[in-house]
Amino acid sequence: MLSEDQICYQTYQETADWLLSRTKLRPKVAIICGSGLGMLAEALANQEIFKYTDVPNFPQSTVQGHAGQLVFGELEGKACVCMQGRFHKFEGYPLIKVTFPVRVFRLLGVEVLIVTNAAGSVADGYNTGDIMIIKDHINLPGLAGQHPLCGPNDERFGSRFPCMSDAYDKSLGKLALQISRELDCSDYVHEGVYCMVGGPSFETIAEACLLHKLGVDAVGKWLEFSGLRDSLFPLEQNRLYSVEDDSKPGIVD
Ligand SMILES: O=P(O)(O)O[C@@H]1C[C@H](O)[C@@H](CO)O1
Ligand SMILES: Nc1nc2[nH]cnc2c(=O)[nH]1
Repeated sequence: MLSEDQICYQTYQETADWLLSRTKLRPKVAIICGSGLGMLAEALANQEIFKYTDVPNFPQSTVQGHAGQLVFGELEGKACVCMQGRFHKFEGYPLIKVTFPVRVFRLLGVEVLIVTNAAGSVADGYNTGDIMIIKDHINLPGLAGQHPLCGPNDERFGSRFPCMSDAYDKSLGKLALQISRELDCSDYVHEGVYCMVGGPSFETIAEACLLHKLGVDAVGKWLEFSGLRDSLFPLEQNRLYSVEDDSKPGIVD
């Protein structure tokens, strides 16, 4: 297994080339399936499955219930790739390995990344089993320097200082809400702010109260793409938003 400082552009490329040489599918959409959501991949037609143990340089799933495989296939005729099982810092992986698949997806040609995971709610009015569409996040370890982009920056994956003020695609969020209404399940679907933590312990009551006061709606483990926004969607310009009124962000730079 490669050590953290051996991972470079060629490592991601080697993994992407290995996959591209074994499937004719060229997915534009990737879905990362979190705990309890591995069955999302079962919706894919014409499946081609690659176990993480066979994919060069890929980390291995150690968490119960995470199958540990990449499932390529078609959803409504569109090529798609699903990760059945994601990686967590609490498993002992450095963040560069937790986020490894996102850069491989980029080199496969993926343009849309959907990340799903299990989380706990600290918001009023949420119930067990509800779905929250993330509109923004607080990367608590990231604010303290636990960040996958620490270290030398490779501009081929994005800028040194990526803008995160529009990290989540608003049109996809709207579409998901609209579909939940059409399916008559909008009572169980919310839009909110996610806070990522390292784990593995869940938060104390005091920590949950703190997160609630900070405007957090749900809390869970690290999301792979956080900070790697540019890796998937290179930005043409850097924008910074005023955070005084989050409903109407104003460009300040
Ligand atoms: O959905 P994810 O992968 O974040 O699930 C994590 C790992 C554990 O199965 C569960 C409890 O923390 O959440
Ligand atoms: N409360 C809570 N529930 C979770 N489910 C998955 N991760 C978490 C977490 O960090 N906190």
